[in-house]
Amino acid sequence: MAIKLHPALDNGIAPEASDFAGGVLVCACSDRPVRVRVEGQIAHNHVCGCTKCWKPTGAMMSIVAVAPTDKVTVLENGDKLKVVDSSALIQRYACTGCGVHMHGPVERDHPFKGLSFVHPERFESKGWAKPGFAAFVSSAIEAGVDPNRMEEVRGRLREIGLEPYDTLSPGLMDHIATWTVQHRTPQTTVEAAAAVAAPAPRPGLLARIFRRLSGRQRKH
Ligand SMILES: N[C@@H](CCC(=O)N[C@@H](CS)C(=O)NCC(=O)O)C(=O)O
Ligand SMILES: [Zn+2]
Ligand SMILES: [Zn+2]
Repeated sequence: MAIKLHPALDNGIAPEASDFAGGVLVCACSDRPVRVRVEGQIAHNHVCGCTKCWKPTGAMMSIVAVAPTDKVTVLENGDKLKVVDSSALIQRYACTGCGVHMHGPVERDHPFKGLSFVHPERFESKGWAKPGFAAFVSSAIEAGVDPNRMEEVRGRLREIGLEPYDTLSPGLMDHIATWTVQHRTPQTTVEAAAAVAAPAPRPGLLARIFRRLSGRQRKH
């Protein structure tokens, strides 16, 4: 029997609807559920194996995507939300009643600033964009998966069309690295240029020149 990853992956991934214009995310509380509106289709939907992303009970992987933060609005029962870890890049607002992470804005200076992470499986309606890859797959070990099962896990992810990576996808990692280069302080750039223009002398080179010079002096 195929390894179980997540209920929304194991029996076929629901198709995307071209007219999906967003929807309302609902937590798992039967009493006063938290409701969060997301305007427009989600982007960069993917599977995540990390320990920080919310997963339904028993799931090995999380499904997580982004939406512009200004398109995400808490509609009801926002008083139940609390940030899980305020030191993290993603400020994950979880429902204190059921534990579901409802939205996770990135507010720090970062290539993802202005985006909020959401779990599309919590949408009331179907039609959200399918996940496109699997991120932080090796981190599933930290969440308790037997390291000996990782090849099986990666094999199953590939089988359902989700290329496994141990960070984000190459496209997103390139995006982060490009942002990092563009946001280096001028001093760092100057220092880097100076280091390229004048490479450090080979170890021992100065000592050899000094010995040669002092040898010449002794001859005269
Ligand atoms: N190995 C770590 C990886 C955690 C991690 O870096 N998660 C990624 C993917 S969600 C991230 O971007 N985290 C930023 C954050 O948690 O704020 C774990 O599983 O806890
Ligand atoms: Zn709840
Ligand atoms: Zn994650």
